[in-house]
Amino acid sequence: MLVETNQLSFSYVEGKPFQLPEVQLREREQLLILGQSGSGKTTLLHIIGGLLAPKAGSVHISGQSLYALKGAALDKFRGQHIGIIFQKPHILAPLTVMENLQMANFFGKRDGKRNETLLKDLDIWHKRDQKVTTLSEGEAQRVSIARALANSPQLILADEPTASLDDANAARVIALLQEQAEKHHAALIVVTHDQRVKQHISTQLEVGGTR
Ligand SMILES: Nc1ncnc2c1ncn2[C@@H]1O[C@H](COP(=O)(O)OP(=O)(O)OP(=O)(O)O)[C@@H](O)[C@H]1O
Repeated sequence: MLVETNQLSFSYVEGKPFQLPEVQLREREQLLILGQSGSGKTTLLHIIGGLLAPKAGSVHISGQSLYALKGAALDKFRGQHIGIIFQKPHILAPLTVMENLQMANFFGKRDGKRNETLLKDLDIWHKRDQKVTTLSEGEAQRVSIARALANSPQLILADEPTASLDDANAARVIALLQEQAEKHHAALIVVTHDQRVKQHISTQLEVGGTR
């Protein structure tokens, strides 16, 4: 099993604790996590991604208990095994497109030999020396995807990747994520409230049980 969670719960300091559903994912599988706004989708994705320690429960990635790792060891594990596409792009504005990928390579201690192919596949190779502030929203999002894939992760996590896109671009971005995951033998988890994504990823999990 690539991802295995067990009895996860979380509480923000001010809020009530909430339980999160079990996630089990094999190598190369794709999973869609659905749920209304505020149901805990981003929280669950951040816990699986090693960014937010749960209050109780565990996450195993390829048999490694994620939160048994601390500090630099957790950062390195995350950098090497997990690629995250955030809801709000976290690309670094003062850097160029290529430098954003090299930064990911640096933190994951990887050589970046895939960077050129990735930028070509995502049709932003010609923008590699431009600062990300000069890019369109769609281009910046493709940089986020390229950066998430730059260290050949086994697991790709995408948070609301289609939220601000029209139908044609939403379909394109989902297809791109699926293609890249398949090409690089990675598993993919997409979190969304966007019903349009349902038709593309057949294995689905509901957070919050409100629907
Ligand atoms: N930093 C925080 N401090 C306090 N409460 C928070 C914080 N972040 C999220 N919450 C609360 O925790 C709950 C789950 O939030 P989360 O962001 O995981 O939901 P979501 O399903 O991803 O929502 P959306 O689709 O709107 O992004 C919500 O009730 C939210 O208000």
